[in-house]
Amino acid sequence: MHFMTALKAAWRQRDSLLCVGLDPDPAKLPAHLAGQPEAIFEFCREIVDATADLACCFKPQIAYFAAQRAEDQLEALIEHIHRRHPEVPVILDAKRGDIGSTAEQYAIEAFERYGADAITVSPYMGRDSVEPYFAYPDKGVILLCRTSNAGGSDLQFLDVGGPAGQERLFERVARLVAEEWNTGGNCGLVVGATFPDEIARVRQLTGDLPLLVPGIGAQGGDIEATVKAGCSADGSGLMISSSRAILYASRGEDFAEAARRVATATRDAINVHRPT
Ligand SMILES: O=C(O)c1cc(=O)[nH]c(=O)n1[C@@H]1O[C@H](COP(=O)(O)O)[C@@H](O)[C@H]1O
Repeated sequence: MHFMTALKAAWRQRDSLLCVGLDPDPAKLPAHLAGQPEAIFEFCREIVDATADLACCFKPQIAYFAAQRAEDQLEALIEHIHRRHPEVPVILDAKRGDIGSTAEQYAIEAFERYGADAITVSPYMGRDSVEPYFAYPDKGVILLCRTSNAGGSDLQFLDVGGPAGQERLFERVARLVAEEWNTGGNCGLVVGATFPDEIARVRQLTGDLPLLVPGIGAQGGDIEATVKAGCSADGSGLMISSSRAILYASRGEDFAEAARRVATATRDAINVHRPT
């Protein structure tokens, strides 16, 4: 199934714009799991099973697995999500960006090795660096636009000129992706919840393009401002991502129930502000 079809179905069926981020930090795992051979998989599996009915997508961050030589556990986790929760698409957060021949290998890694439904990609090496991902017509390609970190402004706020004589780099990215790169209808953009004004600007520039919005929870982004700035006309259009606030709600044996409580509260706090 096309990533966008699956995402739209998940938005609707689950009545949720919440993306559950899977960033398993070994220093923060519950004590009873620490040191076990498959601890990363077991931790993430319990989180996934406890939150799947609340989430429009899952977003595992590849560095947390690769740093621990746990790529096999990432493969098993994505396989588990597809088997047990086939209606919830998986975005592999890898933020890749390289010349076309290397990007081909990254695309094979994301879509064939891991079986992800979508990947996060940096747009800054240009169209030919993104094309290998577009060769997979059913897969989503989510491009960095206005990231959640303060240093994102160093480059993303630079004035690059443009049709009106003034345009910031993230605006150019938004326009380029919406108007030129999204011919297959499989693009999305990353815009941080920490910058609601820019979410509104990106929404204005891109119609109903799906936006992946990290930065609520641990990074302090405002849910109400995010939803009001970013929802598309039909009240969806957002994958509002939270990782640490959900994953580490409890470090005890009740971590999955605690994660479910926070995920439920977050989904509900988002829904309160969606246009009806
Ligand atoms: O692409 C992302 O998901 C992402 C983009 C961005 O601008 N900022 C950002 O924090 N992220 C990711 O979101 C996750 C952090 O989420 P929290 O733990 O909820 O703050 C990490 O996996 C980051 O890599």
